[in-house]
Amino acid sequence: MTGRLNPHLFARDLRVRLGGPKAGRDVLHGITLDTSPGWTALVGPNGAGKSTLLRALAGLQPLSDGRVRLQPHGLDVHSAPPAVRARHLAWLAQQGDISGELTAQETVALGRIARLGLLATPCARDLAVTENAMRLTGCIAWRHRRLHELSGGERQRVLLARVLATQAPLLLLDEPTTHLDAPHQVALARLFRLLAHDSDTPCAILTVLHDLPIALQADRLLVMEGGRLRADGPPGDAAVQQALVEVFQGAIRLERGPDGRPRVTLALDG
Ligand SMILES: Nc1ncnc2c1ncn2[C@@H]1O[C@H](COP(=O)(O)OP(=O)(O)OP(=O)(O)O)[C@@H](O)[C@H]1O
Repeated sequence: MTGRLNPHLFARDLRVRLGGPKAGRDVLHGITLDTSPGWTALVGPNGAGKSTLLRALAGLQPLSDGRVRLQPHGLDVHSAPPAVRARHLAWLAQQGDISGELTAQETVALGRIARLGLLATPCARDLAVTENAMRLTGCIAWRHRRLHELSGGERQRVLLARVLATQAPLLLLDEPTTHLDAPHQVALARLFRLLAHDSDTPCAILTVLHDLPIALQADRLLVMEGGRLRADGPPGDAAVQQALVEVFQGAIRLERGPDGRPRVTLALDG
């Protein structure tokens, strides 16, 4: 597909309160954020609100206040019909949300259906897109196996392929490296760079990540803590690095790698 518009999300003053009217607590405290082309990693400690923010950006988390608009159309993602939303953005859930009875290939094909609608008849091009998504995430070999027969990492790669099969220009991925071994984490970081920069139709990718070595490969880091954005900028930015060390309470150390990018280690001897 050529000439694809590159949509951005413009989120303004997002507030989310969870847990009911009496025992409720504020989880997002007024976040304002624009997505950008390239690969952005959203990081922060457990409970910071990363998944809630990602769901809010995807239009899947009801807001107490604020608004998320998809530009250049100005579409409000919370009121957009799911099929319209699916043409613009795809979301990978932190917990897989697919029946284990489907085969890997059927699961990936669901990504096409999300884009085309239930009544569409898949054509040769849809099959080619499905095949390519499985190739990119390395899951061709088990295409005919059911999800419940796969390991956690294999299943994760199938779910990622389903997201790629949508060909949405904006990918919102919640912990895509979960269950992946080191070679597949590295492969995924390369794939994100490829999709964001070196493809004919680049995607904007926003990933929630706990893997800081992978997150530091992104173009932009969003550091969250306590339902607020603490820092936003490239990984080499001094304010971003200071926020990282602070929100992870000194449990990490950052140093400059030979390529000039920051490198992270756990402060195990501290
Ligand atoms: N249904 C709920 N009711 C009340 N509080 C909730 C509910 N769901 C989540 N929370 C709280 O909202 C906060 C943010 O949760 P969220 O899952 O967005 O954090 P996170 O940064 O993605 O965490 P993690 O890194 O552990 O996945 C947490 O403190 C969590 O306990």
